[in-house]
Amino acid sequence: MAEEADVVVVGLGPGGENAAGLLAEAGLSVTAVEAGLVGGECPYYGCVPTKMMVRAADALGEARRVPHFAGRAEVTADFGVAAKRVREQATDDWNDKVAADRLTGKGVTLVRGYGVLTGPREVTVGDRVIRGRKGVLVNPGTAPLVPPIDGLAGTPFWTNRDAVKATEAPVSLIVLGGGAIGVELAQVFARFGTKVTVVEGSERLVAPLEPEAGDLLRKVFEAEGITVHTGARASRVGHDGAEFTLELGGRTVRAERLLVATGRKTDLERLGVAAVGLDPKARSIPVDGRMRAGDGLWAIGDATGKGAFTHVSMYQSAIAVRDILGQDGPEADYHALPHVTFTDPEIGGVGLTEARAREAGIEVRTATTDIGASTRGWIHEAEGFVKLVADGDHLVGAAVAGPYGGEILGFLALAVQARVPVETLKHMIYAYPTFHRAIEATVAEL
Ligand SMILES: Cc1cc2nc3c(=O)[nH]c(=O)nc-3n(C[C@H](O)[C@H](O)[C@H](O)COP(=O)(O)OP(=O)(O)OC[C@H]3O[C@@H](n4cnc5c(N)ncnc54)[C@H](O)[C@@H]3O)c2cc1C
Ligand SMILES: NC(=O)c1ccc[n+]([C@@H]2O[C@H](COP(=O)([O-])OP(=O)(O)OC[C@H]3O[C@@H](n4cnc5c(N)ncnc54)[C@H](O)[C@@H]3O)[C@@H](O)[C@H]2O)c1
Repeated sequence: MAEEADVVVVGLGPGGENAAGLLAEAGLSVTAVEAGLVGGECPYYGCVPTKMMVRAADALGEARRVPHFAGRAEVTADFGVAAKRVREQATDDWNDKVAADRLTGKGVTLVRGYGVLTGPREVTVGDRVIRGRKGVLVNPGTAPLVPPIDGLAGTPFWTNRDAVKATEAPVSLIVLGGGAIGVELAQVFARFGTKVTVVEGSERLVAPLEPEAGDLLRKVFEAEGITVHTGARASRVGHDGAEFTLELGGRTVRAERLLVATGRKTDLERLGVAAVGLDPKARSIPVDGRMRAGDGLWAIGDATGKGAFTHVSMYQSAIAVRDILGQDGPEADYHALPHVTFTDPEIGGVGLTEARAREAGIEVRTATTDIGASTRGWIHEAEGFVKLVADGDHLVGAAVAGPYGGEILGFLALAVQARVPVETLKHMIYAYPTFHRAIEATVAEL
């Protein structure tokens, strides 16, 4: 006999967990299915533990600036301190009891196991069949994508899930992939004393961002002793029980550990999307502005391909919940999607990059200024930039790199979101001497 609920939520990433709770609090009966940990990648293997590691690495970076600015400081890095915080404070030793109890406390029925779509409004978990009277909301997220490099499979390489469980910093580390995960963790381990080599296939680190960001990160990384190979493809990986070797054209790179950070994948075939008429070979689940993926089917999070960020998962979650509850509200709009890469300097971006805007046929004007040329930037001897991308009288994109770059981005995200006229940005008052005053100079440049 099939069980019934108003809504079945499959996958409890940040958005799924949020939606299940909100729907139950609104009075619906909700069954939530989770194969791993309630909360998904972000709290246990993603954003939260990695940002805790970044916090620790930033403290080391700042302490090492003392001789230049303020005298003498002796710094002895101990990765165990950061690892203990990750284990005890961030992840509860990778135990989701608190999150699960919070969810069931809201009235959600939690089913542990892997949910498969077996028909319209129907999910099967092992031998349990659960039907959603209103429908099914899927939030299956992503898993690390491991490239088919000769010799890699079967070696004890790390993904992000292993890196956040590390109890000590390795002596040496190859980071394969210079995207968001790769650059954040490369700098973390390097600041704890690991000899890090980043191998990135594209011509720049963080390639989808403004090219100025990748160039800056390379310069900063090399100054910190990180070796960066871009435009580099590994042809073979080996492991002799103690050390990894990575063949790069004619060169061999060696290290104690190898972190694979080459992107993410969604397994739609295993999720059973064919049973609801969707393409199991697709890379993402197509959704409309209300997160509908079919009749009685909603999809949210990384799997929708709109941006693999927790804030996207949460934003979409709120929209799906409104739609399921029959409430009005604006449809999803990603024109001012912000993102921050938590390196030092922090790199934030919102909306379109110059290249993306030009690809879209927009005749943009751009301006870039050096954050070090602002008074506060000069005081801090900061490296970074502000770049603005304008279409006519308003901004369609912006990027900022520098100390607290992600916080400065908030200002620019609002400007892009609300299509604030450039004239308004030009004639407002910017507090002196802040980093965000560099925006005023960049607006003037425009
Ligand atoms: C190292 C790292 C650092 C990151 N840092 C940031 C950051 O700083 N800021 C940011 O915004 N984003 C960051 N992200 C991205 C962020 O983690 C994801 O965008 C976020 O977790 C949202 O994902 P999601 O909601 O799609 O689901 P996920 O978090 O991927 O969770 C999906 C859940 O569904 C479960 N599941 C999947 N299929 C099924 C099924 N069929 N049945 C039952 N359960 C299932 C999985 O077990 C998992 O728990 C980071 C990611 C990584 C890997
Ligand atoms: N601060 C944040 O918001 C944050 C931090 C980490 C992750 N994330 C999210 O998680 C997603 C996944 O992160 P990611 O770093 O794994 O993916 P990514 O797509 O950001 O970067 C992967 C990189 O690996 C490179 N690559 C792929 N195959 C390669 C190969 N064989 N050899 C060399 N390089 C190769 C790609 O060119 C790319 O630059 C991100 O896109 C982002 O949405 C966000």
